[in-house]
Amino acid sequence: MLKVAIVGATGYTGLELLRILANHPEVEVVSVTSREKAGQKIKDVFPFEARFADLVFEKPDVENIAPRVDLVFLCVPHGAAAITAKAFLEAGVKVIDLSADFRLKDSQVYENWYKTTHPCPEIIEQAVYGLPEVYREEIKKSSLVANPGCYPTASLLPLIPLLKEGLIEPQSIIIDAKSGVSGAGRSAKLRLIFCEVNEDFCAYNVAMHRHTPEIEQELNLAAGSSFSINFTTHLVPMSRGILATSYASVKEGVTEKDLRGALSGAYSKEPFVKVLEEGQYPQTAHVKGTNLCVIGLKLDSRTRRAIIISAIDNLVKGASGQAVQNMNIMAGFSETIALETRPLFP
Ligand SMILES: NC(=O)C1=CN([C@@H]2O[C@H](COP(=O)(O)OP(=O)(O)OC[C@H]3O[C@@H](n4cnc5c(N)ncnc54)[C@H](OP(=O)(O)O)[C@@H]3O)[C@@H](O)[C@H]2O)C=CC1
Ligand SMILES: CC(=O)N[C@@H](CCC(=O)OP(=O)(O)O)C(=O)O
Repeated sequence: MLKVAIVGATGYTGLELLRILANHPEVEVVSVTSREKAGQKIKDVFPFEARFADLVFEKPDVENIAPRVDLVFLCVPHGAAAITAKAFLEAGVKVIDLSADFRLKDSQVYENWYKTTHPCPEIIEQAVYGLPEVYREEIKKSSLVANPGCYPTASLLPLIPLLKEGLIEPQSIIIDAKSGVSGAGRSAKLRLIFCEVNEDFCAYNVAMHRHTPEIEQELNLAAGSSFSINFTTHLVPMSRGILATSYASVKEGVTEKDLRGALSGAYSKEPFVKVLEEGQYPQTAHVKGTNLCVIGLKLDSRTRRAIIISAIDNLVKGASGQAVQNMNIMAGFSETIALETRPLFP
C-alpha cells in the first residue's frame, strides 16, 4: 500500500482527494492536516465522510508526518506549499504540489506575477510540470510534481497539439475562460458570497491573471518560440467546472480535418481527453465529477480562425483528479485507478 498524507484536507481540493482516494485500492491515507480543525475527527467536521470518518486532523508538522508516509499532496496556498514541499523532500517523501509554487520554471516570472519572493527557488528545477498527457515519462521519475492550474489544464490540452503540429499562428491565440466558484477555494472572501455571485457573470483579473505566464510557458515550449497570449477569466454562478473557448488563426491551407487530426492523434489513446465529433461541443455538466477534459472544435471558414472549446471539472482534472493521475504514474499503478467515474449529469 502507498501511504499518503493530505496537507490542507479541509479545503475543496483536499476534500476532493479524499473523495477520489476512497475508491483507490492501493492507497492508504494515513494523515490529514488542518490547523483550524486539528484534534477533531473527519466525521466531526464532515458528517458525510464514511471511509475516512475516524481519521483525526493534525497540524501540518512535517517532522511528525514524514516518517509515516511515502507521498504527500499539498493542498495549501502558494508560498506555504513551497516551504512544506522542501521539508518533505528532504525527509525523502515524494510531493505532489497542487499550488502554483513549482509550475513556473523562472523564479523571476513567479515573483512578478505572484508579487512575492519565491521561498525556495533552488528546488524549482527538480519539479516536473504535472500534465500527464505531455510529461508522462518525466513524471514517472520525479519526486516533485507541480500539478497544473485549473485554467491552464483546460487551455493547454487543446492548444498544445495544434502548436506542435504548426497548424495555428501562436501570436493570434485568445483564451476566454469561465470558472465555477470552487476554483477560488473554500476560505471566505467578499466577492464569493452568495449575493455577489448569484445571478451575476463577470470578468476578473483582466490582463493580469496569475495563470497567464503558466499557460505561456507551456505553449511557448510546445511551439518552440516565444510569444504572448490574451487570457481572460470569468466567474460563473455554479460550483464546479471550467469552460475555455480558445481562438487562433490557422496557417494557410489548414483545414478543420487537419485540426481534428492533430487532436485525435495526440489523444486517441489518452483515457482522460476526449475529442468530440464535428458539430458537438462540451458542456461543464458533461465532465462534472470526472477527470475528463472534453474538447470540441470548429474552423470558422469566414475568418480562418479555429474556435476550440474545452471543458473540465476544476476540482478533478483541474486539481485533485489530475493529482491522483500523477500519483498513479509516480507509483507505477495503472493510471486510471480511482478515476473512472461517470459525470454527475444533470
Ligand atoms: N480550488 C481549485 O479549483 C483549485 C485549487 N488549486 C490550488 O490548490 C491549493 C488548495 O486549493 P483549495 O483546496 O481550493 O484551497 P482552500 O482554501 O479550499 O483550502 C486550503 C487548505 O489549506 C489549509 N491551509 C491554509 N493555509 C495554510 C498554511 N499556511 N499552512 C498549512 N495549511 C494551510 C486550510 O486549512 P487550515 O487553515 O485549517 O490549515 C485548508 O485545508 C491552492 O494552492 C490552490 O491555488 C489548484 C487548482 C484548482
Ligand atoms: C474562480 C477563481 O477564482 N479561480 C481561481 C483559480 C486559481 C487557482 O486554481 O490557483 P492556483 O494557480 O494557485 O492553483 C483564480 O482565478 O484565481
